[in-house]
Amino acid sequence: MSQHTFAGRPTPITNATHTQKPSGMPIHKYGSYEQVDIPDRTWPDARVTKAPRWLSTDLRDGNQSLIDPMTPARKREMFDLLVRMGYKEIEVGFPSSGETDFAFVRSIIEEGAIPDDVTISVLTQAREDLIERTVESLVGAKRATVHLYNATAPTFRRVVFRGSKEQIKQIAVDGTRLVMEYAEKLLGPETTFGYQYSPEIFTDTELDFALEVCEAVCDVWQPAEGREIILNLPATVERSTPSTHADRFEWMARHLTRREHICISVHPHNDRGTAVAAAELALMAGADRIEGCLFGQGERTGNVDLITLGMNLFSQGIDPQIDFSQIDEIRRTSEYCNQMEVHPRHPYAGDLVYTAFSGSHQDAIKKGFDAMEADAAAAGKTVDEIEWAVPYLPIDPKDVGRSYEAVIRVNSQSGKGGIAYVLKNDHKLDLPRRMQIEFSRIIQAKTDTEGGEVTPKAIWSVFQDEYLPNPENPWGRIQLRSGSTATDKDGTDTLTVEAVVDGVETVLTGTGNGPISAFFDALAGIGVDARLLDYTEHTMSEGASAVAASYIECAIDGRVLWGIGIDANTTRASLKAVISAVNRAGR
Ligand SMILES: CC(=O)SCCNC(=O)CCNC(=O)[C@H](O)C(C)(C)COP(=O)(O)OP(=O)(O)OC[C@H]1O[C@@H](n2cnc3c(N)ncnc32)[C@H](O)[C@@H]1OP(=O)(O)O
Ligand SMILES: CC(C)C(=O)C(=O)O
Ligand SMILES: [Mg+2]
Repeated sequence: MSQHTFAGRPTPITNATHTQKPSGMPIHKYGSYEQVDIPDRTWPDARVTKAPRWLSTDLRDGNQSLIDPMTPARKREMFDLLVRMGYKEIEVGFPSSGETDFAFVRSIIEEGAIPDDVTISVLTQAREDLIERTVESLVGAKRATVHLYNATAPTFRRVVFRGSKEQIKQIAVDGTRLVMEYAEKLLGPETTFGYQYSPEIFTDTELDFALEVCEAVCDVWQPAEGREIILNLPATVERSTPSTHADRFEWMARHLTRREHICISVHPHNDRGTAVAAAELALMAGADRIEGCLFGQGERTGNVDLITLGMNLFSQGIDPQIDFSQIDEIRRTSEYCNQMEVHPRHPYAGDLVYTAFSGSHQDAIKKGFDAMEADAAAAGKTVDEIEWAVPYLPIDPKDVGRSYEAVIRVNSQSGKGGIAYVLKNDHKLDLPRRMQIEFSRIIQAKTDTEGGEVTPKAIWSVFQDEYLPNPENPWGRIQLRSGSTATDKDGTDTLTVEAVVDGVETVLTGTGNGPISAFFDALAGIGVDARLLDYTEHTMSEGASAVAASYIECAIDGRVLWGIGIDANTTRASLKAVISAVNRAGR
């Protein structure tokens, strides 16, 4: 193929002439993240085919990061929401942190707020007094898990615990033993009891040491048939790519003994903004369970977002086993409990995430909706029964309780498709393509002068004023009163129209081979030179009281203009359409 050149002008931009420069920022302060030596990794070929086990830590990791931690009422509201959504593992607090969390755990147990199939979980440091208080909070619970953590990463060993690897491992081992002892001492047979251990900042801990600590903890807990242990491997601070995170999970899953009795859990934070990807790749690498928060609440940049993860599965045809069908109620409750707003662009839940402002998006969406209807009709099915395929909309907004109203919003970036969509969706008017172009220029002139968004109400008001007799502000040379046609035996129509012309009651008559041509003939009598270019009509409603919309494109005194008429009688609708175009020509 011959290469096109600009023949010397203008000068093409090339990679060699790009102008990016070193930033001068202190990159010397940061090292690169260590890779995992696992050349035969299998996770890139794995497919996720079912939902993982989920744990919501909104009431613990989420809550501990809030400016104002939740009040008991807010905690309860969040707990009830999580239960309604279908979460079966819920971390409900850090009971040894103080009276608020302890009392909350007691309240949901004593008030019977925990369904029998929901397991609550509580977090504790590996300190005896804290462990005792933690287990005490669970007395009477039907299903409960104690979650114990201690940091294992080198900086923490050196800076926080000031201890050797052996001493750090011992903290985990002693903590596990103490949890077992206090559970035996304080909890009755009514409680089904589970245990979870987290080597904090797993992702900064040497892999062989993380494994050594986890194995030592398992030696104490003795996982076996009917006695699982949850090993939660947190990315307490996210520092690696999701692929390296996945490598670490594959490595652990391969090396842990008693793997079949271990639930491997992921706990990503979002410091690099890739927590969702990290969780998904860890699942591919063998993890069984994900811990996170609704809308990615949590320390700093947050825990991984459970809404996005669940909806990502849904959008691939995999049941997340969580009910997101009322996303706005979930969002409102989360905003109330956390006192923090969900971003308008938040995946699946933000105000703007199913909205297109730009012309080419709107055009494709409108065509997508039309194609869905046509495909469903051809298959003899409803639109809800066929596979979703609307450009720019990853899911059907209706599936999360949204209406189609906000899908298309109009501003200066919008084109004819969006405006046509609003008129079709809200007013059942299916404008012909050239009329869409004509009307979109009128709206564009408005957005260019006024800026901002044009609401569907404003679009309708401009449309009414432009094309339909506007009851609030009537204008134009001609207002139709009534009309009748008679057809003689050789097929010629004679039309008689009573109308107000230039403010005077007038009777117009004309003949032609149909009512429209007869009307043009009649209009010639009052000096209007009009010629029909195109005509379409459609019904706007079904049944005996159906209303028709007629669209007429005319050449009037050398200008091409569209008109529209709406009436229960199709002839009247077309006469109104001609008047609409003629009035516009004189405006
Ligand atoms: C990554 C995470 O999200 S971990 C969860 C973090 N969440 C929370 O901390 C919320 C609730 N926490 C609290 O309210 C308080 O920390 C309390 C009440 C539990 C404890 O408070 P304090 O007794 O004042 O201790 P503080 O929290 O300052 O902990 C520091 C001490 O605990 C030790 N420690 C910290 N974590 C652990 C652990 N997981 N296991 C054992 N010891 C630990 C530290 O080394 C330090 O010991 P030192 O005093 O000998 O140096
Ligand atoms: C307590 C642990 C699991 C934690 O929240 C973290 O490491 O991020
Ligand atoms: Mg965390």
